[in-house]
Order: sequence, then structure tokens, then C-alpha cells
Amino acid sequence: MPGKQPNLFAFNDIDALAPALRSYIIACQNSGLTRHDVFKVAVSGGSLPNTLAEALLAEPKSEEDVIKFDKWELFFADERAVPLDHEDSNYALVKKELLDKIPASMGQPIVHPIDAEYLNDTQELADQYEKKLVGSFAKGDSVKLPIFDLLLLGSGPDGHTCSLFPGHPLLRETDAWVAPIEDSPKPPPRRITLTLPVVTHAVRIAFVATGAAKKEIMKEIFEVGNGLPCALVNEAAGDRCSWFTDNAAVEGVQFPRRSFL
Ligand SMILES: O=C(O)[C@H](O)[C@@H](O)[C@H](O)[C@H](O)COP(=O)(O)O
Repeated sequence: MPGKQPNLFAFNDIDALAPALRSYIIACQNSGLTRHDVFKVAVSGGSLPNTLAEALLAEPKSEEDVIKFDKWELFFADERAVPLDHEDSNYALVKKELLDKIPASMGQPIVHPIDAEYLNDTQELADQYEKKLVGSFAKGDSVKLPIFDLLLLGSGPDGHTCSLFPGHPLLRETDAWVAPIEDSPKPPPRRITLTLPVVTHAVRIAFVATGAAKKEIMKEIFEVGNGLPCALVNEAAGDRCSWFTDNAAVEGVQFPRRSFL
């Protein structure tokens, strides 16, 4: 693997993982605030929003241990082409698991969901979402790619991340920031996703992967690579990429663990 290796952190369980994920997010938040007085973060769906809620809604342990939601701009790393109140919507999931549970005293992030007006046309849906990013990151001559302060991602059992699936032509997209997909092997089939160059250009990328069902794919991602989307992110991002896992997900995976300090 060229460059520095990704950080692999393994914890006994999600309850042990959550406080570490929280510290990591706070460090990313604080450097975003130092850089541009805002924290630009994108999240995926799946099991992640639930773990995020456990991490972010915990009682602060010190004066530095503060989540400043009112400084957050929250985007979606991928989204399904369904209405925002649909049970398949990542927005609905994040709202239910996290946003609705944030106490008023913690402030609220600015949230950027997809524009449901364009659900019938995934290319337009992706273009319109890209426009939101352009508005926030100022795409132009000097800005070729948006630089998120942090991407919070999951890994599927086939090694996909966002809605970037193994062997899919979308992995070769180099121009668009956001792309449509009509044939996602994970239902529902119609989605939009950040493209690989956008993912790998983030300042920091954190994967959360837990449970024994992830063991085989984690071996493949970390030991073989095989062009799997998660492995491509590891290779391109090196130590800007951190994996928050539980022991069950990485049992037998031959890759050095880092201890989380
Ligand atoms: O919309 C989606 O389907 C997700 O964004 C997807 O990329 C997810 O993050 C992974 O499939 C991992 O999901 P789990 O955490 O549930 O395994």
C-alpha cells in the first residue's frame, strides 16, 4: 500500500467504540472550525447513524469535549432516490436516529438533504445535489473537488462504501462530484452517491464497521484489496483514513491495530 497506512482501531464492543469515535469527530470538528469556522461533514446510512447517536449525544466529559452542532453542515455521502420521509431514506434515518434526539441546548446542524422534486430522474437528482455542494464548496477553476472536513462511512459486506459498489463503472467517474446509480445491488437500486475522488479528498475519512458479519470482507479489504471500493479509499487516503471496528469485525484480520489515544 503506497504512502501511510490507514488506522485500524478495534474495540470490545460499540459501547467502547462510541467514546473514541466521539473524540475523533471532535478533533475533526475543531480543526474544521479553525480552518473555516464551520464543520463540513457527510454521513452514510446503514448502521452508522445509530452508532453516531451513541457517540455524539453522550454527556460531555470535560470542557473540551463539546459537540458544536450549530457549526456543523451535514451532507449525505449517499442517498436513496425516495421521498425524505420514506423508510429507505438515509435522511429519514439520520433524522430519526440522531437529529430528532439532539437537545435544543446543543444547537442544530444545517442539514443538506436531496431535493425530492427530482426523484424521477437520478441524473438530475445527483446534479442538483452537486449544486448544493458547489454552493457550499465553490466549485470553479481553483476548486476541482470539495474537501469535506470529515466523511463518516460504513462498509457493506461486499466491500462497498457510500453507493460505490465493487466492479461498478461508477468507480471510474472522475468529473462529477455526485453521481447517480440505477442498479445498486443493495436495494433500493436507485440512488445518488459522492464519487470516489470526492471521498478520497476529504481531510479525514472514518469508517465504522461492527459485527462478525463483516469479518470476511474486512480480511479482503485489509489483506488483499482486490479493487474493493473500501480498499481503494484506504489506498488513496492512507492515514487520513481511520477504521472504528469492534473485535468481532476484525477477528483474524492480519493488519496492525493502532491503540486509540
Ligand atoms: O445507503 C446505504 O446503503 C449506505 O450508505 C451504505 O453505504 C452503508 O453505509 C453500508 O452498506 C454499510 O451498512 P451497515 O453499516 O448497515 O453494514
